[in-house]
Amino acid sequence: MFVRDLELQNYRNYESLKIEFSPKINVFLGRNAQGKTNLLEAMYFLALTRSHRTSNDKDLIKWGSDFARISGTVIKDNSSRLKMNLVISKSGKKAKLNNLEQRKLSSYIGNLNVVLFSPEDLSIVKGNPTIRRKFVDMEFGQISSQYLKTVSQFRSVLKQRNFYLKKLQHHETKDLVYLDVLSDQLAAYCAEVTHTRVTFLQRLQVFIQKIHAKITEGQENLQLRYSSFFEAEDKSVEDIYNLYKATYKKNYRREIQRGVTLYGPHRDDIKFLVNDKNVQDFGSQGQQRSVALSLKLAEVELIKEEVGDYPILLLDDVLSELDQKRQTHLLSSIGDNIQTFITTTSLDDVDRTLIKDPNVLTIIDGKIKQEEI
Ligand SMILES: Nc1ncnc2c1ncn2[C@@H]1O[C@H](COP(=O)(O)OP(=O)(O)OP(=O)(O)O)[C@@H](O)[C@H]1O
Repeated sequence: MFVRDLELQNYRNYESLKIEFSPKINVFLGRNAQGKTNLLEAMYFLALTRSHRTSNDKDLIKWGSDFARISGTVIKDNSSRLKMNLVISKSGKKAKLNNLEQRKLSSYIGNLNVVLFSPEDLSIVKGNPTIRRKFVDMEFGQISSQYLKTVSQFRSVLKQRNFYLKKLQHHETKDLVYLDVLSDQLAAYCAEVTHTRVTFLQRLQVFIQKIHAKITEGQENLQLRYSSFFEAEDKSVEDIYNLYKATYKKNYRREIQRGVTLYGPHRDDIKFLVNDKNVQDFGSQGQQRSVALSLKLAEVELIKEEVGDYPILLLDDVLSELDQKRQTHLLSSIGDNIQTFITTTSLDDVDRTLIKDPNVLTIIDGKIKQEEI
């Protein structure tokens, strides 16, 4: 798949923009703070209805404007054409596919698949578990709308249960039967979410192991592990459901005392083991960087396997961050059939032998100039 064109209105520092892209490599070149990342962010947002930089959609609206609009044409299987359109306003966001409004974002997300590489990727490996859970939900969500729906239902029941636990904690109610109802519902969603995460991780594992061995020239064996308060990896949905039901039953007093749900996928984590050691605790910065790179490259392959087409790649300022070996690995992994967008302040950062015939767009203060180079 590739994005043929993009149109922006009042998006960040772009008042009005219409641009066509190459189905291969596109480079956004420009000095700092000109709007290169804003353009990548717009494509990320067009695909996933959220930004990789802010959780506040209103930040994306050009200062002084009431709304922002992003639209783009996505070409799939080299012929079918899909118009994607998003409007962000102070009251929320509206998504359209071929001019048809989508009531649920879960029916919109997944039509354009993206994988973003950015210097912040390291935090997926190094940072706290919330970042890893977010990563997993986002990435698995873009290849399974069912998973996206389940996660959203899970969050809604979790919120209700936490609210009710607080009421019990503050003696505003004594009704434990309703807590049972909520616990049962939550256990069902916990089981679905956990089982899907484990299944996708196992599929990701097949790719990541090979990619990581290649990046590290056979020196490192990388394993992904789903980490929960129980061993989830070989359990069925039903097993997990029963386990959660029993756990909620056993621990309800403690949960009331704390006023919060203490067990569930919202507390789980993913571990990256390099040669059997957790890279978060024992890995060098270089090893952690390689794991982050392997993870992203594995994600590209998982999307290809699941949806039958490569996602588009967004490389935000990463080439200057990667050493020569990792840069070479990344760029040589980009085949001719993967549309790629690269932001950079200088083409000197980029190994030109690995980038064939790039479409270079110079960005100056929210405006674009196409260059012949
Ligand atoms: N809501 C907004 N309205 C108008 N301008 C905005 C808004 N949000 C950000 N900007 C402007 O966008 C510019 C930053 O753009 P961007 O982050 O894309 O820079 P960049 O070209 O990627 O730079 P760098 O190379 O430093 O990463 C800044 O000038 C900032 O003031």
